[in-house]
Amino acid sequence: MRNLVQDTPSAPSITAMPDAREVLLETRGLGFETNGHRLLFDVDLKIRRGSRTVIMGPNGAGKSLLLRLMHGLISPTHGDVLWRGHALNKTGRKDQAMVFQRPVLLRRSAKANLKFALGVRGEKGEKRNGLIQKALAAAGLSHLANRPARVLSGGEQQRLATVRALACQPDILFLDEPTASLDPTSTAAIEQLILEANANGITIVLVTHDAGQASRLGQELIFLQDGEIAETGPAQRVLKIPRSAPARALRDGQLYVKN
Ligand SMILES: Nc1ncnc2c1ncn2[C@@H]1O[C@H](COP(=O)(O)OP(=O)(O)OP(=O)(O)O)[C@@H](O)[C@H]1O
Repeated sequence: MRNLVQDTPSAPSITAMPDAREVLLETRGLGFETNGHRLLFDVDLKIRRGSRTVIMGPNGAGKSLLLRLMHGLISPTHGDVLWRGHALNKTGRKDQAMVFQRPVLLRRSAKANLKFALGVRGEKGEKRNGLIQKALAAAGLSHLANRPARVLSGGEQQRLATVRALACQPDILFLDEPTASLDPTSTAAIEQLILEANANGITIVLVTHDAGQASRLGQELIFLQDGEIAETGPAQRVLKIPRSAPARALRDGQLYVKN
């Protein structure tokens, strides 16, 4: 691990919550290389059950890549992703869900998108119908249940994608800039869904460029720069009093130039 600023410098890895709760996900020496280029280096972190972790950093820092590696969408070229202490596999991935910046929705109605996702989880009949109604209501989309998902507005689509992910009752929800193109009202609605999900025990890992959102949602913050963790710590501290030069540069709206 290089140039890492931590609140607890002696710790071998960051801990999303400083208590004894179960470590849901751990990365050890995680890295990714392609065509001779190393894009992610030596990422060691622990995400504890019930925590909310925010990942920040400039464009191209490797935030989405890290999220996709943690979710098993791509395989690391270096190191490991452990889920509940074991190598992440297909079974472990069923307990995880991810919401992307551009929602990936089926060419079906809003309701049918939920029906399909719940069907994959093995939900059927009345129970499934109940869960669909609940999810539509949570997203404020009950009146648009039969509208094709792909003609919904950006904010409506993102709310649908979020409740669809949550309807599957994942243990962890990864969100990659879920409100990047949304207005303040839609952003607030998504943040509310995230906080409610977390209050119900779902662990949150979120990538954002929005310091306000990081402050509202984050407990722990990971700051990435050039594929490396530059700094980790409690979100409020890292946002207000960053210790690493890259995080300071971002706070001050300056371009970070490596010496
Ligand atoms: N599967 C891949 N194969 C090759 N290169 C990749 C892959 N995934 C990411 N990259 C490259 O890795 C770098 C980091 O990409 P990533 O999308 O993780 O950045 P980011 O921090 O999320 O940036 P942004 O804030 O712009 O979304 C980029 O240069 C990108 O082109």
